[in-house]
Amino acid sequence: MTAVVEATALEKRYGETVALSGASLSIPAGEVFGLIGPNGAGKTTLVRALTGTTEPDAGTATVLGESPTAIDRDRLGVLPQDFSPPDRLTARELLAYYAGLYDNPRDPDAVLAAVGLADAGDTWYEDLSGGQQRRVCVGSTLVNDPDVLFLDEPTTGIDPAGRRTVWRLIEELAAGGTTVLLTTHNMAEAERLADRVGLLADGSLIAQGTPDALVAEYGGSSRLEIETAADPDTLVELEYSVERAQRRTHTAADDTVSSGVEDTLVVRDIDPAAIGAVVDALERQGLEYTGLSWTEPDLEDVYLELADRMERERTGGAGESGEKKPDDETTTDLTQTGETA
Ligand SMILES: Nc1ncnc2c1ncn2[C@@H]1O[C@H](COP(=O)(O)OP(=O)(O)OP(=O)(O)O)[C@@H](O)[C@H]1O
Repeated sequence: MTAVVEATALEKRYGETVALSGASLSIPAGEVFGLIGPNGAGKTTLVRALTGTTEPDAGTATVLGESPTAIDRDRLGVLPQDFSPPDRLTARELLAYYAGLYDNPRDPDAVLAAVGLADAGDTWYEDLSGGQQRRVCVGSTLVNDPDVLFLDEPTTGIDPAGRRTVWRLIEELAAGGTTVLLTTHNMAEAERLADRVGLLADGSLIAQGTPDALVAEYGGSSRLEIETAADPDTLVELEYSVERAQRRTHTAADDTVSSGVEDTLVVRDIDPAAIGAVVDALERQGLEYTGLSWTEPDLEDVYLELADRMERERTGGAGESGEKKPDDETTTDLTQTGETA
């Protein structure tokens, strides 16, 4: 199938900083491709190279078979990470302003409804909440009914309900044939929306595949987390290996990792049917615990595993395999991991 978005061996430096180092990807028509990776990995630079707002030093980028600077803008929708629209416009005026830039735009009110802001048309943009503003910005990329959509962190700052509105919108667009490249730090978002995911690290894509394939290859085993300060050796009677790990806690409302770590023991590769035996063992030993949670590996485990491998390659030593992911699928933010990876 012909690629709609294609990057081949893209290189980009800013002075001494290498932003892209041989980034390659190929996105066929109608696919949603999720680009994930640590802060500074080069995601925005790759999006900018693909949308013609930065010139790569080497390599080639094409969209719909054309150079990004030559493509008919009517066919593209681009949401930059730091989009700041003109001041002193209402939400409806703002969408009408962008609609006015195209020959056959969509009705601004229909776009407002699509992003879940049908009632906010008369509100000044500056009076909208941050998440509502971001939804208007997402809407502004849709006024020309684009064939290809680039969304750089589309749901950052949007509350869980609004995020789901945007997710459903992206799903509908994809079902209608729109090709989408989105960047995100939210692994649940990537897992839900993306047909394929690419992990960008140090300017190149180190893994690409369907979420299922990536989880099967890099996700590891299922895991029972026991919130307890107890020593792993006290559970030696179990036939499983038990290790200490640290579990990040975080604030659900704003997607950020927030409040340090809790002591956690992890039992790997355990069938849910065997959890009762673990509970019995804890109680026999008189060990206090505040919670138990069983999880199957997911995209977040893939991210953490690959980030850990990168760290080990870089340092030639131990990575951060003790890091454990947060347990709320709606609030996965890997910024901290990214900065240390
Ligand atoms: N205009 C610029 N001038 C100088 N350095 C830049 C510029 N744009 C990006 N960089 C650097 O290039 C690297 C990649 O940045 P980029 O914004 O592409 O990463 P990212 O993966 O999008 O990060 P984040 O997840 O934080 O948004 C970083 O080290 C960044 O500091």
